Amino acid sequence: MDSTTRPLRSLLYIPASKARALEKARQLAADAIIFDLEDAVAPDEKAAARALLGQEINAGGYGARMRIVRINALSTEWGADDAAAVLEMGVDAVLLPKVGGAGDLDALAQITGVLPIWAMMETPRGMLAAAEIAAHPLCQGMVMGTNDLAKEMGTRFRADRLPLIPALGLCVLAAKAEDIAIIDGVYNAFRDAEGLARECEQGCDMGFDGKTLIHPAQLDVANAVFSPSPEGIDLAHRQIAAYEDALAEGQAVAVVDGQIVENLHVAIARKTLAKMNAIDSLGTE
Ligand SMILES: CC(C)(COP(=O)(O)OP(=O)(O)OC[C@H]1O[C@@H](n2cnc3c(N)ncnc32)[C@H](O)[C@@H]1OP(=O)(O)O)[C@@H](O)C(=O)NCCC(=O)NCCSC(=O)C[C@H](O)C(=O)O
Ligand SMILES: [Mg+2]
Repeated sequence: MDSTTRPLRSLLYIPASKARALEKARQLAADAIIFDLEDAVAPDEKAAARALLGQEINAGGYGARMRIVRINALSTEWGADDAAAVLEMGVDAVLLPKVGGAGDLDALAQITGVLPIWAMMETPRGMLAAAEIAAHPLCQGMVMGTNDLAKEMGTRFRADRLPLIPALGLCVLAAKAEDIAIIDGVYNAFRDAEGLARECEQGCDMGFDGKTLIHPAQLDVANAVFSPSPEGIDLAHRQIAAYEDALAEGQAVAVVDGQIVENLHVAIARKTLAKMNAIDSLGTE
């Protein structure tokens, strides 16, 4: 999964039990939807939510948005039935919560076959197994579960997420080593746009492809922060042009804005432009 071909700036969780939200999502500017059967659905509602979700996905209308279903863990009474149902829904991927190792993905694949799997990274054991989880042949992406992780680690809340930084960085490394998607956790205070923007900037700086969200009001912020900026696009064009001029003169190094530009910088610049094209083409599908 590559952000130059499929933007993953905003992944909106939708409780599968909420008919109004499932309907509304067909019009929202989310790059992906995570239809949630796990924590957002009360135990007594699980079976009804699973049935409703099947009907809604079957009805279609979600356009180019990637469709991912988060099931309950296979250790719960609902997990196996969720997995079997997802296989019939024709979605893009299944998201497995509380993954502790590659064996959990093997167990899911016994039910879901070759359907791509995304892994919730939200337990200490999962952190220590991040490399083997990312390397699983069916693993297409990882999603940070920062609420569960903070709970399991016994961290105190800090706006700068200092206690979680090693785990966030570890998962970014594991995902990048396998060239799979890596998505940051949710920002709980869904009416605090400034706080969300700060956390999106931090995630973007760290290498995350996008952020998971819990409310439509968070979409614009995440989409803006995880899109290339106009300045970044302008710089990319100028770096490519300067480097091509340098090559024509037999040089392998150009200078733009007082900084060197080598082939790796040009590769980054081309990636920035490709990502922008992919975002632009979302609107035309
Ligand atoms: C947080 C909410 C409970 C707030 O709901 P509500 O009070 O109804 O919000 P609003 O009245 O402001 O809603 C306005 C309209 O937007 C629609 N809506 C709300 N949320 C969503 C959504 N997620 N997707 C689509 N549409 C949504 C409402 O229906 C209103 O529509 P309209 O009637 O037309 O005005 C609620 O936002 C919510 O339930 N959010 C999702 C919570 C969730 O999914 N939680 C689980 C995922 S996070 C997680 O599990 C963490 C992770 O595992 C970890 O460990 O960190
Ligand atoms: Mg969780």
